[in-house]
Amino acid sequence: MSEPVIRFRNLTLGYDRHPAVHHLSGEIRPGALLAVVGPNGAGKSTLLKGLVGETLPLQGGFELGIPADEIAYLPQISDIDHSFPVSVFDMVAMGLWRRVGGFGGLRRQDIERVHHTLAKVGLAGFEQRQIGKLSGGQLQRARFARMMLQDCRLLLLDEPFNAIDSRTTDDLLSLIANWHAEGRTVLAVLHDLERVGRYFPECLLIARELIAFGPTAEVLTSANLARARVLAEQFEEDAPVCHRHPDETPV
Ligand SMILES: Nc1ncnc2c1ncn2[C@@H]1O[C@H](COP(=O)(O)OP(=O)(O)OP(=O)(O)O)[C@@H](O)[C@H]1O
Repeated sequence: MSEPVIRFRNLTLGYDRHPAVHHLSGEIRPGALLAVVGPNGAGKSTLLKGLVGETLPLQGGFELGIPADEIAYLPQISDIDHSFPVSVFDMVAMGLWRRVGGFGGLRRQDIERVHHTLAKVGLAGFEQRQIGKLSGGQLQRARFARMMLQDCRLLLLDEPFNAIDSRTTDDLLSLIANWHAEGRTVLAVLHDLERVGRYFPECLLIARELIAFGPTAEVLTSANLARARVLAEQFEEDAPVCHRHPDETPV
């Protein structure tokens, strides 16, 4: 059995000492295509932020089975200011940064790769367009193209289809399927459970704490969803850190 990509060990994440994700334990295997679902405020975005070090554990932690620079993270599109003046080509080419370096020039084959990737996401001809002048769907295509060039083994996507038209969503879903076929590990925060059931074989259901983790059909049962809803109604924004033994909530 290969080494897990992520091993959560009683992980509690939060803000100003108020936990948003409680006592998460479990392992994500390499090559998993996993949807992270749960009610509003369940801690889904916080979990992804924790994995990239934007939020530090209040308790417990996690171990990565891959180098930290093998993680590509796509925050919610609304969390990012896309008004700065940069062309689609330059923004997407930033995906090569890990290999080219901050000040390295692009070689001819790098430039060709950027063009090729833009064509793959349906943005051929948009190279010189300022990113602030793209539609929401076009911008998300460009962000996916940058991620393709990052060429990482673990991909974290936070609500990638939020406010995205259905044609773009279908195209982005096939890019995700390609990543999965290439053996990469994909974690995506999603709200549309019908889509999760159709495209994501595994699912992590949280409502601040773990509700269920495993094959999607076994996770998205009406009993589990009802439990998540009940817990969501009880969310306390200023709850103190609780103390629970790490072994109490194994996945
Ligand atoms: N920067 C922050 N500072 C303080 N509290 C925060 C911050 N970001 C999130 N929270 C709180 O942490 C909890 C979990 O938020 P999070 O955004 O992770 O949930 P979510 O499951 O992604 O929700 P949604 O589906 O609504 O996007 C919420 O109570 C939220 O108010």
